[in-house]
Amino acid sequence: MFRIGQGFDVHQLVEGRPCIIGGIHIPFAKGLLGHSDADVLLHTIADACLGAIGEGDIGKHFPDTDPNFKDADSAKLLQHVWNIVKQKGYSLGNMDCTVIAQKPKMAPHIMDIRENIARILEVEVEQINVKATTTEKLGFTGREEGIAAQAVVLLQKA
Ligand SMILES: Nc1ccn([C@@H]2O[C@H](COP(=O)(O)O)[C@@H](O)[C@H]2O)c(=O)n1
Ligand SMILES: C[C@@]1(CO)OP(=O)(O)OP(=O)(O)OC[C@H]1O
Repeated sequence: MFRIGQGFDVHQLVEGRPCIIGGIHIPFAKGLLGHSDADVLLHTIADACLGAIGEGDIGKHFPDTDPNFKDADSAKLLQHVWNIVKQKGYSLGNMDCTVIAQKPKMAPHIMDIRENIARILEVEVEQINVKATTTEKLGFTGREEGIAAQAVVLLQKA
């Protein structure tokens, strides 16, 4: 049995915050703002996984009103989500993600990000694809006001 899920998330880019995408600290003058570490890519993947198993979204599991999740490490949030996926008997087929950012340049970090996601989910790096695109300077991403990310995951039950 197969289940598909998709995720989409946006975080604002501000000065004075670290830029953490896919669990990797990316050197950049601005960083992502959020209640947690604001890792837009790991949030998107968590949402896609929750969507695939019909378990709502990360706001339901980790409310941004809960002080326990203030400055939370999103890798830990994704690990928690992945445990729910595994408890339901699913494993990963593959996932495909897109980071939508005018800057920073993601290409030098893509392999580190793929390896980190594979480590969190305990899967092979070949099951994880991460892409990046600008929006050609258009819109909030183009103005470097924020970064968006999308993910599609395919889960399978043996
Ligand atoms: N933040 C980004 C955005 C894009 N890339 C890479 O550049 C290629 C071209 O981007 P376009 O938006 O002009 O299509 C894209 O395919 C990525 O490989 C990037 O590394 N970081
Ligand atoms: C992760 C949580 C919880 O700390 O906070 P944020 O970092 O603000 O992220 P968001 O994608 O807005 O929603 C999920 C939140 O509940």
